[in-house]
Amino acid sequence: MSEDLKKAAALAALELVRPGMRLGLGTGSTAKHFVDGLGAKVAAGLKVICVATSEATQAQAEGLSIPMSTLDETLELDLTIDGADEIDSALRLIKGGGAALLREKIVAAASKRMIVIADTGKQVETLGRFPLPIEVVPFGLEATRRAVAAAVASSGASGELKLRKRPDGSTLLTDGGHYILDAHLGRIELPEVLALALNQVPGVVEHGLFLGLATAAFLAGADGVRVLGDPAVERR
Ligand SMILES: O=C[C@H](O)[C@H](O)[C@H](O)COP(=O)(O)O
Repeated sequence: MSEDLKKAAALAALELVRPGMRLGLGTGSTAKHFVDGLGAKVAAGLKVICVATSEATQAQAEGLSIPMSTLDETLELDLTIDGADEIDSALRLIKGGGAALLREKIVAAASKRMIVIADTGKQVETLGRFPLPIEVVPFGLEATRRAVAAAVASSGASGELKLRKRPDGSTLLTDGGHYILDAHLGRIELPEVLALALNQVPGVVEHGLFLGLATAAFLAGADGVRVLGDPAVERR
């Protein structure tokens, strides 16, 4: 996705921000544009309080002097803006391409609204072309991998589980000190069934299926920004 499209989606979402809001700040190259835009508004006098979904976003926001909080101090957020790796027409997502899925899901769940920003290329008919990130604790990795494979199979899906590596070949560690297994499934016909099965596996900390969390999406394409869902609607 071109940086222009990422920025267009981010700037459309920025229009939703109001003074006094408690905001969740997503992670990734699209969310980065939102944080940049928010930083400019804060510098111009906008008052908000924010919670970051990763150490990278925390550092970016602090660098822009955006007032930051934590979910321990600010238990509920008005609005979270975040990117996604895939989105379907029911606003179901795959996230975690940048390894931030755990904090992203906690922050999204604490938010009244979660709005996705992405380009139209992230929209799919069936989730699963993007490998599904599954965050696991390092202890017992191979036993957990086998249990994850069984959970995947029980949902009717199949595919390779690859331990995510850094470019230097070392095993990637998330902000929480966990590993990521990327499940190359191709198609996830029953995301709810798969999510439930993965949630039952000891050693799985979280997975990248975000179901019932996103309330709307701004999808940028060559012909402008299309809105999926109602950005004004709250999840609860
Ligand atoms: O872990 C990372 C996040 O879920 C990102 O929001 C997602 O990978 C999309 O990132 P990007 O905007 O860079 O495509």
